[in-house]
Amino acid sequence: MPPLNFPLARLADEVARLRASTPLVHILTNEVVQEISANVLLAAGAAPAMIVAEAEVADFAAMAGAVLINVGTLYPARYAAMRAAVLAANAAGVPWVLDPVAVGVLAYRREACRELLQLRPAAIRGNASEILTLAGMGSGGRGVDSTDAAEQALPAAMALARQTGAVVAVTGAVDYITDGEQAWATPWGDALMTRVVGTGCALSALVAAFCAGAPNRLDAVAAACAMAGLAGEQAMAASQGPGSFKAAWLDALYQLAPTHLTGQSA
Ligand SMILES: Nc1ncnc2c1ncn2[C@@H]1O[C@H](COP(=O)(O)OP(=O)(O)OP(=O)(O)O)[C@@H](O)[C@H]1O
Ligand SMILES: Cc1ncsc1CCO
Ligand SMILES: [Mg+2]
Repeated sequence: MPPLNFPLARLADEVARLRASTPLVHILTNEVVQEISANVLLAAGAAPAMIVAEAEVADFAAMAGAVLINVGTLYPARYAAMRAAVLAANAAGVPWVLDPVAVGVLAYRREACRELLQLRPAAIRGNASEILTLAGMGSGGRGVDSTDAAEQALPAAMALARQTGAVVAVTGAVDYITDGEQAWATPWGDALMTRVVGTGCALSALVAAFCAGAPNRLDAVAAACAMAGLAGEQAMAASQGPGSFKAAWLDALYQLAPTHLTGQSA
């Protein structure tokens, strides 16, 4: 049986939880998407902070609600800081999320991601080529983009979840979210999202935000994917192209209300 769509009533509960807790999210991400990642979290109802110095990351990771590690523009000093942040997060019981940008394309980040996987991420969010690579079932992608469809990567996502204990989200036209046993689908979104840099990276930041204090991590990660996709559809209707889409996406994330969701059908 194909995965069921994530119920909007559960999304409403998760959005209400996020807005009530406004989690502090420690973001170590690539240089390209810093601004959109911070704005997506602020619009959705979380509190982002980009603390990157190796001397500071351990202290900050321990006081955050969740940590995001995104290897999009990885280099040795950044990687050292990421490892320190992850070790501190684990010691403090803070969940951390991996975004394995372009892991199928370059050996340096592939080795880094292999090491990071040993440090037990709470969640992994990637496009299909990235998830296939991490699961050892392919090595593809073109730069930061996927050359595979998310449907094809669902078995890989399930295997990766079982191997690592992480909840895995593989995104594309439909997103799939799995803990290795169960899976949700979030079919919302628009292809225009692939023409704005950082929609996936910002979604990973949102995954981290929902993972903070989550009573159910599978639902938390699915809620992030559903929220990004639903807001993306609403933004598409209100925009003329990538530039106005970005502003409309932030507006739609901000306006997405639990009460609207429960009135909608899945
Ligand atoms: N064809 C599509 N139709 C609808 N939504 C899409 C489509 N492709 C991607 N999306 C949505 O776009 C967002 C980003 O997913 P994508 O898989 O493109 O991430 P990514 O490749 O890691 O992006 P980036 O690295 O540029 O940040 C998700 O919300 C996803 O659901
Ligand atoms: C374009 C780009 N290059 C490295 S990271 C990144 C952001 C999208 O993943
Ligand atoms: Mg990506």
